[in-house]
Amino acid sequence: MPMLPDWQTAVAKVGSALVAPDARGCSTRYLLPIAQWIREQRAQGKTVIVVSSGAVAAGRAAQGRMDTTTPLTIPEKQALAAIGQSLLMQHWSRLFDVPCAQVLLTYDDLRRRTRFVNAKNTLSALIDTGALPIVNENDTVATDELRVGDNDNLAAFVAVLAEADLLVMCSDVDGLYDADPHTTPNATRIPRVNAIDASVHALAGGSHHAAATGGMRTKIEAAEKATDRGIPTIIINGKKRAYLDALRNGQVPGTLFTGAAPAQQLSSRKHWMRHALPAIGRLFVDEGAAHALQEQGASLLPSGIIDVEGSFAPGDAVIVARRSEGTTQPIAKGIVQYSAADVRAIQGKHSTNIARVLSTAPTDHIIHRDDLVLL
Ligand SMILES: Nc1ncnc2c1ncn2[C@@H]1O[C@H](COP(=O)(O)OP(=O)(O)O)[C@@H](O)[C@H]1O
Ligand SMILES: N[C@@H](CCC(=O)OP(=O)(O)O)C(=O)O
Repeated sequence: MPMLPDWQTAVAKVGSALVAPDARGCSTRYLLPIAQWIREQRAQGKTVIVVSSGAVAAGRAAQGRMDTTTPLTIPEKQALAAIGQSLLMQHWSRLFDVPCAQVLLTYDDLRRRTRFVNAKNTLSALIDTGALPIVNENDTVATDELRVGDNDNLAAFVAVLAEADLLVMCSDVDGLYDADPHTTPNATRIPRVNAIDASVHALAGGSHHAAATGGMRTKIEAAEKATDRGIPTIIINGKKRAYLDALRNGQVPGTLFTGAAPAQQLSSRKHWMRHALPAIGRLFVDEGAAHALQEQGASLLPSGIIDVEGSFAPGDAVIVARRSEGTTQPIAKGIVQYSAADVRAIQGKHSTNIARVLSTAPTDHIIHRDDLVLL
């Protein structure tokens, strides 16, 4: 069994499968032992932030909307989340003697740098008061453009916000398997993952649970976000007390995703650029430009651009994709200095021609290397 890395601040994500195991509203069945573990960690001077799902499940139970086979419309889901969120908070509050503080976030709070920093400061001030932060997505206002969409990814963002050194995802499964154990009974658990690549993403499937959102797929995305910042991530079965006992003994009973080594970790800004900032266009580049970005850490110049997709303004983020012999491959994400129309006018041209074509040339590059993160 892998050893649990030393930690001081952990984000513990608790999925709907544990909060509402029978899709019938909040239950203490699995939360009591988890709360006990959190109390012990706090007593040892550690900080724990909870990211809890279950608002929709709690709202369903309160409204008698138990038929999980009929899909809810988005406004119905938002209304049930509004009803269920207060029940969810009451439920958690009963398990602790310290105040439980409700923190509701949307994607907008994460993608806008100023709001991100504001959320970070609030969380830090909250922790200083000794309260237990219980975070959920603000489902009531979250339309598609505003939502993270699942609490696994939200938990990873919160771990980055809080500068945590551990992300614990408590689910109803023993960890990452080489196939979904609910459909492949002889699947094998993978105790440790040192690098999350396409082959790891390919193992993960969706959820079989009516109240859950992402299944294993979003857990791997979350682990990638957290480990990119050097935050080790574990998936454990929160239904099994023995798993919490193993954690107490410094062991990881599920799957440990090791945090990237310091040299591979993304800076806070580059992490935000890669994982939170939405890309609203694409720049297609030739082999030479792709090589310069990937191997030489160069800025992107107009001469290497062969095509432009989308409508963006200076300051927006775009994906840079290599195009060669009919195939395209995303290689980087970056913040552009010129609008889409201007890039179209100067693509393929030497930087010295920018001023002649556009009558102005604020920079000789389209994306500066400091504003570029490799994918
Ligand atoms: N490769 C895999 N390994 C483990 N579980 C998987 C895998 N692929 C899909 N799953 C499913 O993911 C589920 C856990 O995710 P989910 O139901 O969303 O729970 P939670 O509410 O804890 O987020 C498991 O119960 C399992 O059915
Ligand atoms: N925000 C939603 C939960 C979304 C979610 O990701 O659920 P889960 O897959 O159980 O972690 C709610 O509180 O119902």
